[in-house]
Amino acid sequence: MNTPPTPPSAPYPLAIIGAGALGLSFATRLARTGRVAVIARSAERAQALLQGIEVGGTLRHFDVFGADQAPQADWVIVLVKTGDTTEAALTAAAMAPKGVLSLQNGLVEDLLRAACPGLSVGQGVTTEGAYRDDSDRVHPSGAGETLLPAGFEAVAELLVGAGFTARVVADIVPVRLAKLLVNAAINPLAALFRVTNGELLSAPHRVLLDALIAEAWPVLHAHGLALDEATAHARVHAVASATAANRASMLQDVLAGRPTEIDAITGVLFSMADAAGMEVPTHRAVHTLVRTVADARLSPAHRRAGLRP
Ligand SMILES: NC(=O)C1=CN([C@@H]2O[C@H](COP(=O)(O)OP(=O)(O)OC[C@H]3O[C@@H](n4cnc5c(N)ncnc54)[C@H](OP(=O)(O)O)[C@@H]3O)[C@@H](O)[C@H]2O)C=CC1
Ligand SMILES: CC(C)(CO)C(=O)C(=O)O
Repeated sequence: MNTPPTPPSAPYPLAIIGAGALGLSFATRLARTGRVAVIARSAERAQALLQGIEVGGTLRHFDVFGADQAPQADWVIVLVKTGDTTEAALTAAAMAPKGVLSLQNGLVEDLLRAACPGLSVGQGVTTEGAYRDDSDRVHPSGAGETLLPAGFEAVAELLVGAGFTARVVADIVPVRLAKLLVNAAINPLAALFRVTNGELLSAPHRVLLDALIAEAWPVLHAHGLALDEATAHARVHAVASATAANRASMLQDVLAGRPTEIDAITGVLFSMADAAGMEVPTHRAVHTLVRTVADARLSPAHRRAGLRP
């Protein structure tokens, strides 16, 4: 049995909270150029990961810790599913970092801020991809681009040093809203119809895809989305086309009986619509449907944990 790493006296330059698909893909690449701590949900999970886990077809070993034993780190990247954000952010705050960066989907910055008072927090966007299979193997599924908010230049430097395409953008808000639009349009429909992203571009799904984009656009535009309506449609179609063979993450979550990220995506859109005095009835219907479908498939473990889909 491998023994847990002894927390070093000097903080780790970087830690990743979330030993899942994206967290371990990032950690694998980052570990080639520097020390990275990986924080798993529990000591038991950390112990299991110390035996090694296959990432991209190769058995990898990480400096992995349970959340209760998390070491100090200069910078922390949060890569848990959105329903676990607050717990992960509390762990991050205890690591005494210079800053906490989320690269999750949905909008979670308010949750991070609430859990990390006085710390520099921010949410960026990544189009890196990865998935976990039924045997707990991680498959990186395509390199993308990672955009970070101002204040996280040091993290961008570490990412670039490890071979990522990454940069800080002056205004991250429109970038996050464009990603939210994509996820609010594609993910719930893929989960409901159980189709690949590409299939959403054809009948009978296309009409609903376009209805979700048309409803979300004025809300997101009122909050700072920089795309005009035609470009917003084109953006979502382009992502569906570029990821045509993919099963969207919400579909994967439903099929695996895991909680979905519907509240951090469509649920956040509701708050934004309310604030702007706008209606999003199709999104409300889709939200109810995803909740119902996901609830019915929730695994016993997640049901016991009291997590909501
Ligand atoms: N995968 C992808 O291609 C992309 C994912 N994203 C976003 O990145 C985020 C992570 O996604 P992904 O990696 O796919 O998700 P996964 O479900 O594969 O991984 C999340 C990991 O976080 C762990 N976790 C949960 N709570 C905690 C906690 N409190 N402390 C430490 N670890 C915890 C989970 O543990 P356990 O297994 O025990 O639940 C799991 O291993 C999501 O918001 C997703 O939308 C964004 C772009 C692309
Ligand atoms: C871009 C897209 C839709 C790719 O599948 C995604 O972000 C997801 O599945 O969560």
